[in-house]
Amino acid sequence: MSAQSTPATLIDGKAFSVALVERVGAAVARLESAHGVKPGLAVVIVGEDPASQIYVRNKGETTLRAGMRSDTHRLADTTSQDELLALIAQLNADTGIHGILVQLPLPAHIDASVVLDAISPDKDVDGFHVVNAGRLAVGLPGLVPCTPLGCLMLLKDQLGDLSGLNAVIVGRSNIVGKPMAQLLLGESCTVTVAHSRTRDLPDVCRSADILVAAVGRPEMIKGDWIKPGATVIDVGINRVPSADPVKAAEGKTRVVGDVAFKEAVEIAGRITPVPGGVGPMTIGCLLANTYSAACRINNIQPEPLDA
Ligand SMILES: NC(=O)C1=CN([C@@H]2O[C@H](COP(=O)(O)OP(=O)(O)OC[C@H]3O[C@@H](n4cnc5c(N)ncnc54)[C@H](OP(=O)(O)O)[C@@H]3O)[C@@H](O)[C@H]2O)C=CC1
Ligand SMILES: Nc1nc(=O)c2c([nH]1)NC[C@@H]1CN(c3ccc(C(=O)N[C@@H](CCC(=O)O)C(=O)O)cc3)C=[N+]21
Repeated sequence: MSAQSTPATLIDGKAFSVALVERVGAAVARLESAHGVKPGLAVVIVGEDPASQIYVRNKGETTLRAGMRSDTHRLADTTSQDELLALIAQLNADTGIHGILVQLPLPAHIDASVVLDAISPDKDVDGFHVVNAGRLAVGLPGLVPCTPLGCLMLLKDQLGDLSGLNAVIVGRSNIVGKPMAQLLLGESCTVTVAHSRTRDLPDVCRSADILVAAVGRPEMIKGDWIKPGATVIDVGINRVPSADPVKAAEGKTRVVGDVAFKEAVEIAGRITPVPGGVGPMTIGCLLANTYSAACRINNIQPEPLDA
């Protein structure tokens, strides 16, 4: 397969997210002045996973930047499931809190599905509750998972109408792959969901006009798996040793995606970088979801947040 003459256009998720957070901030200011409602987001983190701590701190800072209330609940990794459920019950009842996010993964002694389904569906800004998953599946309005929602925003901004395009999603998790498939089906794409049992994955990927990689395997998707000119969305966030052997020996790491970026950028038409692509969009969409949850809970029509 021959490379394109020009490298792919980089899709700047970071810049898109900054603008989205500004629009959310402006809508939040108007919600507060017109209706006296200040959206509040509660983030719950159990245990000390360093990567999770970084995301949680970023979320808190960005939430404040958008003019919202931000509460972070840090619980020890010995916290029991009942103690966590008691905190969720308290947050469900708190009228100043409109969004609840329980950071994943949870320690092994806690059943994540029980915890996620204990969150009020109206405050489920992650969109992980079965009620919101069901609403998405049947095309009813509800809260949509942030990462796939952010990917869809980037795709529509880049490509406009997506109808009739072949979309291949690698990964079938409940938090990324499956809701991404539902959203793209909703845009009238022809959707294929690939996973670890898929046969001839490179060939399946080569059929994609839109390729979404959500696998969790560093740089697994190679340049020659990509149809020339395709749009590639790399969801992967993988921490690997630094490229510099001296720094690597000191334990320094870097973040790479699920796509072999250097090869892919020569073949794809457009591609999201890692970092600076999908990751920042997840946080932007979390704030957008918290704003819309605050409106919905108070029976107020939300302002559109589109670009
Ligand atoms: N940017 C962001 O905001 C976010 C990024 N992420 C990142 O996205 C990635 C995926 O996350 P998540 O969906 O939670 O991951 P999961 O581990 O839950 O799911 C991974 C999926 O990839 C599939 N898979 C694994 N290995 C292969 C393989 N060799 N070939 C084909 N398919 C394979 C699995 O298949 P099977 O089902 O058959 O096991 C599974 O469906 C991770 O890197 C994660 O860090 C996640 C959330 C947010
Ligand atoms: N309940 C729950 N909801 C989540 O949405 C959730 C979760 N649990 N657990 C972990 C994953 C991962 N995730 C990311 C969010 C932002 C970036 C992000 O901002 N990334 C930046 C910085 C990356 C870096 O340098 O570390 C970037 O890609 O540019 C990444 C990953 C949300 N997740």
